Amino acid sequence: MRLDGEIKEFEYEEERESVEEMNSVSNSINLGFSQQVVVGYALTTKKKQSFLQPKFELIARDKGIIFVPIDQHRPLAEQGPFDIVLHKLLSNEWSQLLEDYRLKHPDVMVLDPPYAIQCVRNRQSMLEDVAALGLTDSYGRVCVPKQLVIEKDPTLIPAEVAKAGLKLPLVSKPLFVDGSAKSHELFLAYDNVSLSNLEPPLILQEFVNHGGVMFKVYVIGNAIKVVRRFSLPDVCKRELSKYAGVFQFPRVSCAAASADEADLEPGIAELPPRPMLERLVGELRRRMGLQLFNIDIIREHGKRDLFYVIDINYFPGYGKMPGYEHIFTDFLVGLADSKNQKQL
Ligand SMILES: O=P(O)(O)O[C@@H]1[C@@H](OP(=O)(O)O)[C@H](OP(=O)(O)O)[C@H](O)[C@H](OP(=O)(O)O)[C@H]1OP(=O)(O)O
Ligand SMILES: Nc1ncnc2c1ncn2[C@@H]1O[C@H](COP(=O)(O)OP(=O)(O)O)[C@@H](O)[C@H]1O
Ligand SMILES: [Mg+2]
Ligand SMILES: [Mg+2]
Repeated sequence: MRLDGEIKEFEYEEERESVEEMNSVSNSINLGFSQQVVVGYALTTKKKQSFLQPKFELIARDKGIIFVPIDQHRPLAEQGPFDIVLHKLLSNEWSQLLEDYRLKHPDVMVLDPPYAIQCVRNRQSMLEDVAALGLTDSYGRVCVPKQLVIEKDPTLIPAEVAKAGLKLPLVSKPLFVDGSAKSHELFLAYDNVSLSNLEPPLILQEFVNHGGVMFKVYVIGNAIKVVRRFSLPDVCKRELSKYAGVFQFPRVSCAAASADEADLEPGIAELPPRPMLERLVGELRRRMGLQLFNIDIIREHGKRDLFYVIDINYFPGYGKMPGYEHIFTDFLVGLADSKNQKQL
């Protein structure tokens, strides 16, 4: 099967990237650069490895950007000085330190502000802006699955599910996202009674059949890049009546294998319409105050225009986003330029 429009778009982007790469190297040789931008980073070792790849550092350096590690155990004001701070360390102490620093140093761009990130550390609040937005236009409709928060007593879950009218199967997700493996332990529940085996605090979300493919919409400021990933297969009525219990499932969507090259049914694989995504992302950036995030979106199987946002992640795995090195570099250059303009 050929997904003509989309595959061409990907090929075109790849071609353009290699040309840009050569241009950027020759620019640095011929022209040099006019400004130096110091980007402090506070990232876990794993994140540093996946994000600060040598190719990215080189491309950024060609544009005058240097990356400097932040020592989280030393006062931030004694380090740098930084133009921009990138961070993803999830302890509350760090968030507080960084928030204090941000308020005292308004000239430093902290990406993103710790207070704004709080909203995506809770799986209920992360989807509130999407629900409030209620995006419907000629390109499609974007909803969130029906869901319920269980704070404490697991024995009450079956009754609460019945009261809320949630339909099986349900996905159970830990309420809080703290970067731990446990916060990504998800379960699929086939019956009501077994739900009391789950461990609150959690959210229960209606499972939406989506043909086993999901879309990761990566956002870096104004830039949007969509990739396909494999996801959970559909659950049919027969399967639902045959099985009971809660089953943990693996982290299918963050597997390195992308579904972009797979031979998929067009109705399942077609990317969400670009104008709809641009509107969604624009609104979410404004409402959440975030520049660095991705959105997990699924299309209800058989409904071309009906989409669900199921997850939003702060500073996701950009290393897996094709072409992130140039896109992120351009983003940092743009931030530095806007800072310089303000200072003029
Ligand atoms: O490690 P990676 O590259 O798989 O990135 C993870 C993301 O994968 P993705 O880019 O969406 O495929 C991942 O996205 P998902 O939640 O799996 O959709 C998270 O953002 C994860 O961060 P955290 O554990 O929630 O703090 C991200 O983990 P960190 O790299 O931030 O530790
Ligand atoms: N409501 C849902 N309907 C169908 N599949 C879902 C739903 N919620 C999650 N999934 C599947 O589970 C995966 C992980 O869920 P997600 O909410 O993205 O958690 P995580 O933060 O661990 O990635 C998704 O990528 C998707 O494959
Ligand atoms: Mg996810
Ligand atoms: Mg997530």
